[in-house]
Parts: sequence; structure tokens; C-alpha cells
Amino acid sequence: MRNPPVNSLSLEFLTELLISLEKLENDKTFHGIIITSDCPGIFSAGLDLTEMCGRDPEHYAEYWKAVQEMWLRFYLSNLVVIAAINGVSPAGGCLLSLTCDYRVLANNPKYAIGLNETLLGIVAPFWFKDTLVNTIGHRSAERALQLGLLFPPAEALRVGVVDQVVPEDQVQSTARLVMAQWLDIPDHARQLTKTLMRKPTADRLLTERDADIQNFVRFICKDSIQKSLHAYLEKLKQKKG
Ligand SMILES: CCCCC/C=C\C/C=C\CC/C=C/CC(=O)SCCNC(=O)CCNC(=O)[C@H](O)C(C)(C)COP(=O)(O)OP(=O)(O)OC[C@H]1O[C@@H](n2cnc3c(N)ncnc32)[C@H](O)[C@@H]1OP(=O)(O)O
Repeated sequence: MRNPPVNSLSLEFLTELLISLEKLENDKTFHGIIITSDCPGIFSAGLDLTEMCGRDPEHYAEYWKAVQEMWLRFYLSNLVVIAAINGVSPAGGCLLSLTCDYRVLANNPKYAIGLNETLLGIVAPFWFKDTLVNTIGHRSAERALQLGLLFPPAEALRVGVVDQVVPEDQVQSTARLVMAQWLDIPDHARQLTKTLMRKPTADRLLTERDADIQNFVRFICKDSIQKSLHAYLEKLKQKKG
């Protein structure tokens, strides 16, 4: 991913990601992809806050549809998808890595990962929650979501948000080793098993997709939510100077 400075998931970047995924899926010589970041120290800062602040309802609806699409397409991809997490990965960045089949995180105490939405005064939607529950179990997910926990590497491994923590200079090579192991499995059997495991979760969003968009637009248009998001963005900007 190369969307400097922080790989935020803007509408444009999400669209590019989806086009890239589709191209790789349609090229039958590809069987797996490794998602990693070209922005030093940052895997992805998550959803682009500027797409959710000070825009009109039509824009929020279009943006949310793209976020849903990203989740559905990566979560259900027939390819083996591995996240080589070489930086901090909050909220939507964590969600993207949770869609993957396997997560390798660099052992750097600055690289926290988690769904921290509550810290911004917003609520992780049910499909963010379901993805986390499927990964770390109900109790750990409940605690992590309510507290908006961002896990440093050792904690992330302990709770199961990531599958492996390795020295920073071994993230890519480890991801490639893991990929080789996954590609050794007969592809049709692996793909069907993935679908079996994930389809019920994806179906829940598919059947409630329009209602979920309406919920998002209603929620994000609230004055109180807009104020929280503006204040959070301002805090990020003031950090510098
Ligand atoms: C019961 C009812 C339920 C209804 C539910 C319905 C709907 C749900 C509603 C809402 C759900 C919405 C879900 C959102 C999930 C998300 O992903 S929100 C985004 C969360 N992301 C974060 O909190 C990360 C914020 N960023 C940072 O912490 C830091 O930037 C960083 C990633 C750690 C990097 O730090 P660093 O010091 O290197 O860089 P800067 O902080 O200086 O940032 C540089 C530059 O980038 C801008 N920026 C950072 N993050 C974002 C972002 N996510 N979006 C947009 N822009 C971002 C930052 O402002 C700086 O800008 P500049 O000052 O103009 O250079």
C-alpha cells in the first residue's frame, strides 16, 4: 500500500485497492497476495477521517459502500491473503488485516493494532465486531472493542489479533514462508473451507447492506459525532506544532 503519508483508506485508495485485487484474482497465475505498507512505520491509519467529516450524506453513503466492498472482497477472496504488518494499524487498518488469512506483525513496540473506534467516540459496526470475534473470540473482542484497545506486538500475539510476531527485518520473508505453506494445500479444498468459515459472517452484511449504509449515514451526520471527529482530526494536526 502506498498512499502517503499514512495509508488512510480514502475513497480513491479503496477503489485502487479493489481494482488491484480484482486484477490479481482474474489472473489465474496468481494464487496469493501479501498486503504490506510502503509508508515507514505505518501499515494503515484506517478509514480516512476526511471522508467522514464535513461532507454531505450522499458522499458518506458512497464512501461507506466502498468500505463495505473492501471488507467483503478481501474477506471472501479466493486468493491466500497474508498481512505483513510493518507499522501501526488502528481501526480500519486493523480491519483490513483481519480480512486476511494470516497476520505477521513486526516486533516494534510502536506498532499497535486494534479496533480503537470508541476512543474516537464512534462505534465499530457489527461486521467489524464480527470479524474481530471470529479472530479472537467473544470475551476478548468485547473487552478490546469497549476499551478501544490498541495492542502492542506481544499483547496482539497473546490475544490472537496477529498470528506471528517477528523482528522487523523478517516481516516480509516470514510472510513469504507462510504463503508457501498455505499454497501447498490443494487450492480448491482450501478455498471451499475458507468460504465455509467466512460466508455466514459475510452474508449478514450482504443481507443488511443498505440498512447498514443508512445507519452509518445517520450516525456520522449527528452533530455530536461530527464534533468528535473534527476534534480528533484537529488533535492529530496540532500534534505537529
Ligand atoms: C449503535 C449504533 C451503531 C451505528 C454504527 C454505524 C456506523 C458506524 C460509524 C462509524 C464507524 C466508522 C469507523 C471508522 C474506523 C476508522 O478507521 S476511523 C480512523 C481511525 N484511525 C486512527 O485513529 C488513526 C489516526 N492517526 C494516527 O493515530 C496517526 O496519524 C498515526 C497513524 C499513528 C501516524 O502518526 P504520525 O505522527 O506518523 O503522522 P500524523 O499523525 O502527523 O499524520 C500525518 C497526516 O495524516 C493525517 N491523518 C492521520 N490519520 C488519518 C486518518 N485516519 N484519516 C485522514 N487523515 C489522517 C494527519 O491528520 C496528518 O495530516 P496533516 O496534519 O494535514 O499532515
